[in-house]
Amino acid sequence: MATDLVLGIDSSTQSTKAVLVDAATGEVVAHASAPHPTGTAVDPRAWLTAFDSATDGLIERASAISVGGQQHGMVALDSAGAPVHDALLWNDTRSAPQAVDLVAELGGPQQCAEAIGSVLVASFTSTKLRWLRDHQPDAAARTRDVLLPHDYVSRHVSGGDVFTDRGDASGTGYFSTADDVWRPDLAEAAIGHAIALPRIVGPAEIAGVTASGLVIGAGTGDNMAAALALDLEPGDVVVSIGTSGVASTISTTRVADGTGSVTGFADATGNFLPMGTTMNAARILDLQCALLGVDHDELGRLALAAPAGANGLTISPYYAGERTPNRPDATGTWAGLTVSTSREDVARAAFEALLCSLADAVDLVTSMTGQPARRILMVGGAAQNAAVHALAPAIFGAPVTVPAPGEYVALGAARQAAWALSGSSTLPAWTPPPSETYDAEATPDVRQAYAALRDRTATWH
Ligand SMILES: Nc1ncnc2c1ncn2[C@@H]1O[C@H](COP(=O)(O)OP(=O)(O)O)[C@@H](O)[C@H]1O
Ligand SMILES: O=C(CO)[C@@H](O)[C@H](O)COP(=O)(O)O
Repeated sequence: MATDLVLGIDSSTQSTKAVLVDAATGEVVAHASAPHPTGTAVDPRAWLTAFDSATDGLIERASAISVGGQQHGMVALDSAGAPVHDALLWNDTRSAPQAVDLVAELGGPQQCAEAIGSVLVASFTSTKLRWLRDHQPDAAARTRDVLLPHDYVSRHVSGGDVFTDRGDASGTGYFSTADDVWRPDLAEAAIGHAIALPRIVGPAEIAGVTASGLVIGAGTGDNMAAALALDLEPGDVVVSIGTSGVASTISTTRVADGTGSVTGFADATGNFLPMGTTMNAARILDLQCALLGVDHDELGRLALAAPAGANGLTISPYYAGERTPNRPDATGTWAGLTVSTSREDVARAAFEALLCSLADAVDLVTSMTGQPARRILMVGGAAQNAAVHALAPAIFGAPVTVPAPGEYVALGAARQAAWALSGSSTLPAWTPPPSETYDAEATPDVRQAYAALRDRTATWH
């Protein structure tokens, strides 16, 4: 008898990815993707067009679907369900002053972390709502529902029902990770009037069934979905290199880091997902490719032809502002250029900057949980680069395991859909993806040079 197929979606910063998966085994039988507009403020209806394009020919074959999506983005809708403003994404820093105001109103960073699990920075939805109130009061006044990107796509699938899950809700700034409930008072304080919030659906619950019989799972944030796909064990750290750079780990206890370095999100099961997130990751390499006029493979070849330390060239890669550390107005800095600096050095310095910033994030997360990394798994678009494989273990000072190329956010969403479809209390047992582990001699000098530039530039912004 043919088994059910389930569809997993990753509505990420740069594109929508769809994977059609055998619900019993986790085997991917088909996949597709469609690009998103660039920019940090985007008409969210473009994500629905991308969804329709990526799922065309796949959704008809699925028995269930779940949507994973970029975290935090503000989708503010009027009473007719139309956006009142472009969605402000997680990497839009215009609401940095509002983040400072909201943290102060909550009584300071530690009180903020106690209330919502994290210290607010410009990425969080509530800061964007406050920005809307302050800068677009008419649009704010017309706002009735506020959704996250994944909720907005799920609403499209369901035909109008609005629901979310605890994982993505924990990135809004108005969800209590201690009590697992919305804090509507905080949402109201942010935008200035009461708003409707999506129903929170349990991890394995069926959120809805479409007229054609398609079962819809809760969906979740992209990082929570990736964690579902990777069968993490305590002490495993996932490093994701997409538009954002993320180090995350599963914790059975709640995290409330008053320093703001680690965000204490909920995960998509019943646990927690402490995370260190950078705003500059794969695009550090994209920029270097554009500057050197090469593709990613050639950039990797050039980088591996230069020595560790790139002959003294060091980059502080905060091109789009930064969040870890919290420097929303930062720009990038190159230091150590000489008349002998080569194309190889320029390529090498980009990989080293990317990996040093991620190594900082890994250290922050492991020091917060008190659990050294048992394994470091690496996923995301840039995790497939040969130079990342060669240089990550040297810069992290630990082996790095790279699962076979795949869309792990979409796969995690598919696993959630299969879970909802199964009616079981446990996630379906899927065969873990094959993976390759890379090791190298540590290069602590590279991290020291990076840290020196990072700390030196901290006072410039
Ligand atoms: N082989 C590669 N080497 C380096 N970067 C890559 C490679 N393949 C893709 N990328 C980059 O990865 C990014 C896309 O990764 P992805 O995880 O899909 O991002 P997101 O989830 O944020 O949309 C793009 O910036 C792309 O240029
Ligand atoms: O803001 C965060 C996490 O807090 C980002 O990780 C977003 O969730 C976007 O993810 P990518 O599109 O870079 O995968």
